[in-house]
Amino acid sequence: MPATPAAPRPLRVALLGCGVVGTQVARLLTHDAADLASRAGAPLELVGIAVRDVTAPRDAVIDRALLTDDAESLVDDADIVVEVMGGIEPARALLLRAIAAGAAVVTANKALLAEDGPTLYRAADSAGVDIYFEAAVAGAIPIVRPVRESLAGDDVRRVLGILNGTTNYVLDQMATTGASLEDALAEAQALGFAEADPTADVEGYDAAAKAAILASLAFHTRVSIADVAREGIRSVTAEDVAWAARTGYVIKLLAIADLREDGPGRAPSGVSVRVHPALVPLAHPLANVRGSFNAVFVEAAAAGELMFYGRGAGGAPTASAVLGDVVSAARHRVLGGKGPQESTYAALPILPTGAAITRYQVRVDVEDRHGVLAQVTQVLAEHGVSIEAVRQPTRQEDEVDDAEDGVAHLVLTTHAAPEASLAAMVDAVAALEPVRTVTSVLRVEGA
Ligand SMILES: NC(=O)c1ccc[n+]([C@@H]2O[C@H](COP(=O)([O-])OP(=O)(O)OC[C@H]3O[C@@H](n4cnc5c(N)ncnc54)[C@H](O)[C@@H]3O)[C@@H](O)[C@H]2O)c1
Ligand SMILES: N[C@@H](CCO)C(=O)O
Ligand code: NA
Repeated sequence: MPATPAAPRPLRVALLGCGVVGTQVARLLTHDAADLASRAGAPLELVGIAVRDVTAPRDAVIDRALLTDDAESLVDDADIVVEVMGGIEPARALLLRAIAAGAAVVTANKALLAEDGPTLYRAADSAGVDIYFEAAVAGAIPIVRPVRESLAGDDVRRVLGILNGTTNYVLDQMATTGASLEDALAEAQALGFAEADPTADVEGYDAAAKAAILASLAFHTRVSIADVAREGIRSVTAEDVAWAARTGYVIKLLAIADLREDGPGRAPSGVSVRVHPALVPLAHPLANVRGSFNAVFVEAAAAGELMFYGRGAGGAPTASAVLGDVVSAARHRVLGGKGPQESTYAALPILPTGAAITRYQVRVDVEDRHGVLAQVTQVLAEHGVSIEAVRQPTRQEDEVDDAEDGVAHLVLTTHAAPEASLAAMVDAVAALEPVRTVTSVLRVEGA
């Protein structure tokens, strides 16, 4: 009779951090233990949870006997280390320590990866262990794995996404309920979407970190957060939101990463990566991404357009992505094999902000007299910018906007041009004698 194979030894999982995400990771690891063991090929045993304060109140799902404030000892004796503490240090030092000790690591920490991912990738490579980070970009949405693995045989040309749940929630609330930015942000914080310091969300740092990670994977080029041109949503006003709706758009904080291709059949000359508020046409699928949801559009040479949609923030959705990575790393421990390594062979230059191709919608207050529009359009022509539409508000819209007598509003929407030409054009329009104020400049994307 053949011998019964020995039961695989349990894999020791250490959890670093027990906040919004960590609590849900602990819950899923323990709640679904039998199913996870079958999928991973070995039981996954949560052996400890590193926290700052072991006496602090915790959700009832947390087994307090697992809490420790000695993260280093925990890391030294684990097969898989899950980092959901956030921040640069001590997260980086603990992950490097785990890797050096031979553990596979799973992290949701986009800020760390976008600042210093290559240090971790190199360390994992030399130690021959897995580093996984699906939760770091767009929470529950599988996007890291599809870009890194499913599209490894294709050429990604462009990634366009809503990558921050907090700002999408805030902009959606401003557009649909008329809430102020501050009130909507407080709600997003209460719902667990926001970063520990919500400035990272509002000022676009969080989306920029995710954009850097995605661009690195998509274009086989190292892109760090410092390479990303970034603007947050702080300057978006209720009037901008209202005008977007009147002109057939909705304002979204977009992350855009694309290749500059200087002609058919020519090698790409660089990569442009940026995060900023943008007007998205109401008919575009990204316009319908509501609340804290995220979505990522990917354009690839052979695949064409792909869209990924789901919950980009929140404890349980993010924990789902973490658990998927834990199971992948566990399978490698049981069966052998290793996850993908960093791929940077293309090493494309990062293009300056001014080289990005975009469109502008500009709102200007001008003297209400004959010939002003001709002067404005002349300036656009001088900067090589062509106009797609000029709109002058109706009397009713002017009343809503409380227009002064003798002042006319103009809303100019341009065709695509390099950012540098568009910015120079706006400065020249602002300098015209009959122009009182440039009230708003927003980029138009996805049209
Ligand atoms: N909340 C989300 O929706 C979400 C989604 C995707 C990724 N993330 C990322 O996941 C990570 C965790 O996010 P979160 O929302 O759970 O944050 P959180 O602030 O709720 O939790 C982090 C926890 O780690 C603990 N911690 C911090 N430093 C520590 C240390 N030195 N030792 C022990 N514990 C420490 C904190 O006390 C806190 O309880 C971050 O990197 C974040 O960017 C969060
Ligand atoms: N603060 C982030 C969490 C998910 O990474 C967001 O709002 O999208
Ligand atoms: Na993800």
